[in-house]
Amino acid sequence: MEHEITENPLRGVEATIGSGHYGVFDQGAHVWSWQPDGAAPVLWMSAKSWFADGQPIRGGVPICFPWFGNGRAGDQEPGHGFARLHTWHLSDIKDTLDRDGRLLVEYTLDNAMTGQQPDWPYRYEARFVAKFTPEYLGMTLEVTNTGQSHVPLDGALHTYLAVGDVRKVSVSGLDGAEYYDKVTGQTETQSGDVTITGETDRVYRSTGEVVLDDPVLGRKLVIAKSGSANTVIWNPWVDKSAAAPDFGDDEWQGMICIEAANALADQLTLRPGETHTLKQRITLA
Ligand SMILES: O=P(O)(O)OC[C@H]1O[C@@H](O)[C@H](O)[C@@H](O)[C@@H]1O
Repeated sequence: MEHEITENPLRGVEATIGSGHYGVFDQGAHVWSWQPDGAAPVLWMSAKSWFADGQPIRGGVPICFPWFGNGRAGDQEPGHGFARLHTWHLSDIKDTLDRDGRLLVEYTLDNAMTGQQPDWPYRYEARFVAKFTPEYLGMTLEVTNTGQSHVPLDGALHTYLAVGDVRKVSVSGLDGAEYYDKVTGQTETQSGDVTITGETDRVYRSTGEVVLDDPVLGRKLVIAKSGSANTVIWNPWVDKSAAAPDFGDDEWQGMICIEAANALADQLTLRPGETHTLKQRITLA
């Protein structure tokens, strides 16, 4: 049992472990598969995703960096930052699949690789580590300001999770949290568990873990994080998915995004030499 470098549909690292599977693409350092042996896929991927240079991948875990959405002021392009559209450098692989079913894949990105970025003209080094294990998927994004000026930083690990039926799931851990509702433009306070009954696009102020309860697949996922002021919950529902060319019309029923983010008013500022570390860990309970 050993990892492989695969090219189809994009270059990346893959491993098969019994009936399970791990996968990450070099483009965007994009984790797209975590399926422990004996379990159903945990990450959701759209059957309609583009797999092409410069196009975002729909599903898995897009890394939104160095901004979330269109940034704090809403005017930065491309949406969710440029890092997901670039090929990252595959800098390390630690393969202990035979011993303990673990695979660690490290990628790096910096300003020399991403070139002139008018909306973010800073010097940086980013390092992303995906740790695939039979028990959990761990993801760490470290960003260092290698220049002399202060650097504004937001972004997200934009995790798409596979669910049996999004209308039946609940997300606990956000009771009492304030959120900005991107659908209505209002700020609200969560009461009880989050359930999905229509288009949902919310930026919660929350640093804690959440639990996704999926009665249809009969499983719970614990989603823990650190270095993140916001949890984003997103489901496009009927009209948004029908309007998106890289989203199957009915695919919204089988997914929910639970993202570890720093966004909007919770944008960070990195001093020269400072590093910020954003982590998310998904555990099958
Ligand atoms: O289609 P994209 O750019 O991948 O973004 C998907 C969604 O990502 C979510 O994180 C945002 O809150 C939504 O507003 C957005 O629609």
